[in-house]
Amino acid sequence: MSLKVEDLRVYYASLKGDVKALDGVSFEVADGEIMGVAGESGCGKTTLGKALIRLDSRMRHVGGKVTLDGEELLIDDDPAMRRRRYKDVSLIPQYAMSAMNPTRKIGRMIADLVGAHGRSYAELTPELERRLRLVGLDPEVLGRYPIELSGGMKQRVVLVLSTLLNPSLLIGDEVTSALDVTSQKAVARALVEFRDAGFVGSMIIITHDISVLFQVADTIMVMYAGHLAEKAPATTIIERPLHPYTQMLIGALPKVGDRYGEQELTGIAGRPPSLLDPPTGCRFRDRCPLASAKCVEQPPFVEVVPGHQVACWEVTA
Ligand SMILES: Nc1ncnc2c1ncn2[C@@H]1O[C@H](COP(=O)(O)OP(=O)(O)OP(=O)(O)O)[C@@H](O)[C@H]1O
Repeated sequence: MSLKVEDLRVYYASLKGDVKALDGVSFEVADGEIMGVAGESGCGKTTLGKALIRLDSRMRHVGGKVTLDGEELLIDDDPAMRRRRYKDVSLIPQYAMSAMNPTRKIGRMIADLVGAHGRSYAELTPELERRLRLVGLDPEVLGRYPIELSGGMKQRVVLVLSTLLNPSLLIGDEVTSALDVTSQKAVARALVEFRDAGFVGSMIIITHDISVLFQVADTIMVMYAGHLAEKAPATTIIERPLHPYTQMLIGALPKVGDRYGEQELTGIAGRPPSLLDPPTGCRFRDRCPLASAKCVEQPPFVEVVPGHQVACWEVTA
């Protein structure tokens, strides 16, 4: 078992009160599993990714436990996390490639990073160059400035540097979002190759773009308003989702093979509830075509068949 998250609650302090961004989230990611996380904007995807590596000053760990490779990740203990970040758990944050220091050559930047984790750049260089070649980059990029590389090249550099110490878990937040389709495919392929090569144990790939997950994910976990709605193998989520929200989310995607104009994309009517004062029970009930009186109680996230979990009374009752 690689990652186990039990009843995780992470809130943001705001002037209006606590924003309950993760409100009792439990799931597991197996060794070697690439899990995609999907859901509408604001459902807590980024908060989940960040909470597993670095709580920012506005985030509060209100409850729950995270275990990586059998050892607890003390997510609210910064010195303890410093020992595990990058080596055991590594994050490619949103906008990572735009955040690269423009005045530092790529090689220098990687040297600073590995040096800060007590490792020798010189010793790691042969492996670094090998991995750059694997993702289709000439090691001469190490002597270039970020501005000299395309977005797709930068994102592949970010992937190589964030996995150089072979972390157990890599979290990628919108790693392909700002790229054109060809670069997206190259990055998606590199993610799978790095897992297959054993450079990374397991991965959590966060995106609002489910089509990316078709290419990389073994499993998909769907979030809704700080809760989990469903987790299952990627093909099951795409072909036979059980949760009404997942069904609507998948139904809102263009179908492969359909020509533009042949189908009407409807989207999902309504908006998710405020996380400042979320309703009790199922948080999707106001938008759900199947909602019944029972939904005022929160449905448990239960396994309906092995490897397929869902939180919906209509499915599990
Ligand atoms: N610093 C903050 N202070 C207060 N609330 C925040 C803060 N950051 C995020 N939130 C709130 O927490 C909730 C979850 O946000 P989060 O960014 O995790 O969602 P997301 O699913 O990643 O969205 P997106 O796809 O837009 O990145 C949202 O309601 C958001 O408004």
